[in-house]
Formats: sequence, C-alpha cells, structure tokens
Amino acid sequence: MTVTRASAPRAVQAATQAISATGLRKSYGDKTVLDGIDLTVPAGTVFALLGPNGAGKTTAVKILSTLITPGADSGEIRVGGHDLATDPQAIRAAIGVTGQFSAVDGLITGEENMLLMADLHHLSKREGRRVAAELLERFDLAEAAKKPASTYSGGMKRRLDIAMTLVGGPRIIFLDEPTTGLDPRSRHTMWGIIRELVADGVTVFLTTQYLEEADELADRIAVLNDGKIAAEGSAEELKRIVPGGHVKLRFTDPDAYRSAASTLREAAPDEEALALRIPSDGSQRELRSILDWLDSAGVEADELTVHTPDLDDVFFALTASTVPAQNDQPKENAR
Ligand SMILES: Nc1ncnc2c1ncn2[C@@H]1O[C@H](COP(=O)(O)OP(=O)(O)OP(=O)(O)O)[C@@H](O)[C@H]1O
Repeated sequence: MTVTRASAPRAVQAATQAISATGLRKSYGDKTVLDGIDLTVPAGTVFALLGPNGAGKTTAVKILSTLITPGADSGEIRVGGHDLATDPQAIRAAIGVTGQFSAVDGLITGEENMLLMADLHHLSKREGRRVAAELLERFDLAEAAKKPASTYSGGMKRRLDIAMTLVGGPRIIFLDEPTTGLDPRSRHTMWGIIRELVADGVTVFLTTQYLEEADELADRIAVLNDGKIAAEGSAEELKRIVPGGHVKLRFTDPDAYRSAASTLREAAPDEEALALRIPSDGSQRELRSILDWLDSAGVEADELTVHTPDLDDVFFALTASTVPAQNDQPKENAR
C-alpha cells in the first residue's frame, strides 16, 4: 500500500520515514554551515545529498548519525522513528555509518576486523563468526579474509568497511562518499552492493560528489549549496529544472526533413543530421502537445528522442556562484 503524505495519519507517516529533519542548523563560530534544511527519506529508499566541497554534507551526516550535535535552534530530527534530541542511543543502535575515513584497522586481518565489530555488537562468538563469514563471502572478501587489511586494494578496504557497518544489521545506513577514489570497476561493484542493500529494505543516505552516482542510485537527490537545499527531487525532476531540454526529430529521407523543417518553423534545424530540435522540458504534457502538433502538421519523423539535461548541468546551474575553480577537478585530485 502506498501511503501519501497528505492523507496518512501522523503515526503512519512517521513509520514510513526512515529519516526526517526540519530546520536542521549548524554553525561553527560565525560560519553557518547548515542554514535550516529540511530532509525526508522514506524507508527503503536511497537519498543522495550532493554538494560542492565544504557544502556541509559530512556535517549533515554527522548530525543525523549522532556523531555531533545539531545547532540548538534546529527543528525536530527523527531517525529510525527515534527523536535525536531525546533518544540518540536508540538511533545509534538502528544505524550504520561508513565515513570518508575508514574504520578498517590495517594491522589485523579482514576477518579480525569483522570479529571485532561482532564483539562491539555483543554477538556471541559463534554468531559473530557466522555473520563475519557470511558478510566476507557476500562482499567477495572470503579469499582475502586471513590477510592483513593493509594489503587490501582501495576497493577491498571500502567493501570491508561497509561489511563491518552491516555486522549489527542496521536498517538505515549512512555512506559518506562511498566511492570517492575508487576505479570505475570498484565503483560499479559498490553500486551493486548498495542496490542489494536497498533490495533488502535498508534505507541508504549517501553523500557524493559524483552526479552519475546519484543518478544511478538515488530515488531522491538534494543539492546542498550555501547552507541550504538548492533543489530536491528525483534525478529526472532535477534535470528538468535547467534549460536545454529538447525533443529531437530525425529523418532518413531528405525531402521529408525539408518538408518538416518548413512546416515546423519553431524547431531548430540540423541539416547535416536531418534533425529538428524542439525546445521541451520533456514532461508528458509537453510531449503530448508536440505529438498532437506533429500529427496536425502531417509530420512523421523516423525517430523521436527526448533529451533532458544531465545532472552535471543541474549541479553547475545550482551551485555556480559558490563553486571555487578547483572543484572542476575530481575530489581525490583536489585534496
Ligand atoms: N569542527 C569544525 N570546526 C569548524 N569548521 C568546521 C568543522 N567541521 C566542518 N567545518 C566547516 O564546515 C563546512 C562544511 O564541512 P563539511 O565537511 O560538512 O562539508 P562537505 O560538504 O562534507 O565537504 P567535502 O565534500 O569537502 O567533504 C566547511 O567549511 C568546513 O570547513
């Protein structure tokens, strides 16, 4: 059953929201990092917080995962159904956090790292071994389990880090830049892992600088800029808010192309490609009116494609005023 926010009783709404925060604030001295942001993450979904370096993404993760306290003037913050102000302990028991700085101890083996986590979660020796073996297998680390973690590749360390986070069976996990510095293959492996978690009903709150990552994984994306949420929506919704979307009509017959071009004077012609571009936000309503218009003009294209701007366009449009030049570089190089 789908519960809509407008009609559901408050208790049901609370149960379906894994994370909710209103008026989240945080300042360091005079510097306002989070200037009253609202966040809502339905259970079992992936939420991506995007933003340039220093936007406050890690700060938001640290507050929601109880590692630091929010500004005193923040509104209500609930995680896993618990109030952060009154019951941070219950939140800690319900969540897992994988930060930018790994919790992996390089001096001991992958398996020992896992068993250490099992101890921290008070699992019995037998249960700890069972959970560790299962997760090491699932994360493709069984073969390397008896080797010191310092010998692992970046991707293996990151997988071990997440495996360690999962020892306690959290229903909500925070992943702060989970693929920064990973090569494309490891990144895709990590995306697969995140998708599996979500298929198991886990809620994922992730921060990322990679727009492609948010596009691939997230149900909803919020762009954080200058202490505020500059825009929020699905990847498709966000792409529609920047100009540049169009419908492209392609023809194989030059005569059909020329006839269409003379009929559709509003369309931008591309003689070489035998294509016409009609500005459009890509919405169903606009598409329908374009199709009606083509029908009434008697134009039949061989191919019709809808082009929406990509998330890069959105990111740059929304964060343009505050992005320093160095942020054109990938993060691992900028550091
Ligand atoms: N303990 C602290 N004391 C003072 N300033 C801080 C502290 N922690 C963070 N800041 C500042 O708050 C701002 C937001 O930092 P934060 O780490 O949340 O950003 P971010 O979006 O995660 O950036 P990045 O992508 O670089 O990790 C930065 O300007 C940072 O310098």
